[in-house]
Amino acid sequence: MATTLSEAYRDHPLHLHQIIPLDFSSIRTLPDSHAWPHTEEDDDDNDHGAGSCIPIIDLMDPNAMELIGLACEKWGAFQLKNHGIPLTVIEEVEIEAKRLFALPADRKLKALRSAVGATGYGRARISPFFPKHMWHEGFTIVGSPCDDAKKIWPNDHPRFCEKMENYQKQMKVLAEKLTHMIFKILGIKEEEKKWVGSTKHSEAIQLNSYPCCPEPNRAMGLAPHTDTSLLTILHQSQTSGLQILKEGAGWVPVHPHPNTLVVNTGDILHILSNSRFRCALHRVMVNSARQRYSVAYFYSPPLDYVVSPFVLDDSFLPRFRPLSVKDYIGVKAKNLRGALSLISTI
Ligand SMILES: C=C1C[C@]23C[C@H]1CC[C@H]2[C@@]12CCC[C@@](C)(C(=O)O1)[C@H]2[C@@H]3C(=O)O
Ligand SMILES: O=C(O)CCC(=O)C(=O)O
Ligand SMILES: [Fe+2]
Repeated sequence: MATTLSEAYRDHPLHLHQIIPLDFSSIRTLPDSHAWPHTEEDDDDNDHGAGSCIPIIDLMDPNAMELIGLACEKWGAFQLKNHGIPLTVIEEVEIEAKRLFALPADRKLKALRSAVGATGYGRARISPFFPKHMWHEGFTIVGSPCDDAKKIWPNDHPRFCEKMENYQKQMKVLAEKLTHMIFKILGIKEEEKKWVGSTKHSEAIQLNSYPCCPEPNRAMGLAPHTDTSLLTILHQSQTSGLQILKEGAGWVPVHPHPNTLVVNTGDILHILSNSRFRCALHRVMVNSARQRYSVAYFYSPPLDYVVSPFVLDDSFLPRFRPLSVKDYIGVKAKNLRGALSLISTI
């Protein structure tokens, strides 16, 4: 069997209490376990003016490549329209995600992620790094979603599997297209990108649900993090909540636009680009009126690929030491926010 991300996470087990989400359907007040302290940066009002919005890029624009390069340098993220993914494919995945999260807690717990597992239902993997719990539940897919779906719907799983597999296939094509463009911007040589477009990449899908919250201002949907991926393609339902931290501007909202996907660069691209491209720190806030859903597709090189800044000329000074994707996942599993500085050479 091919090595998948599941193998990389096997060596970093979690405790069950770090995996089981709250049964949000029975909660009317915010428990202390889910009440987060207020920080000063939360007071900044950043929901103003076009100057502090992440760029929207049309993939059909003749200048798309250049615009993507600028967005990755400045923000580590952009919104993408005319991305070529049929609307129905995205809508169907959102319907399936809603169908899954609407189930009673005991049904969802049938597919609970195991202590050593990467796939299934549970809290965000980054949970143990934070003192409070998030107002969130997730479902992670690595490889086929069918084994976990069967546990939840013994007879009725094929629909879920089919929609997720189709989405994964379509996202892979888009991720490859974006990776080719990005590597071109970075001036990467052909032999260094042989894995792109093969079956040797790593990928995962994360379905996220943020239930309505009785006290949204004291809760946290998804705590601040960067993605471990090369790049992440995100579909968000028509409910705001996602924010990106921008130096000097604080937390900037990424409001949903119809037919638009959010693309953000992850740690691996940050390393490969020798810090030229940012990896955007992002988080999700919740609200009391509407449940929020999102679907993230994570695209990365194969687990044994050695991540090392691309050498561009003789005077090049790499800012990170080389290590495999698998080893980087290991470093990050132990030190969430410190992983990049731990492999820094400066
Ligand atoms: C392939 C991946 C990428 C993972 C881990 C594994 C499966 C689930 C992904 C997420 C999804 C939610 C945020 C995050 C930070 C988390 O807690 O789980 C992500 C993490 C990462 O980007 O590191
Ligand atoms: O729900 C969102 O908008 C973001 C989800 C996210 O950051 C993730 O799954 O890594
Ligand atoms: Fe993320």
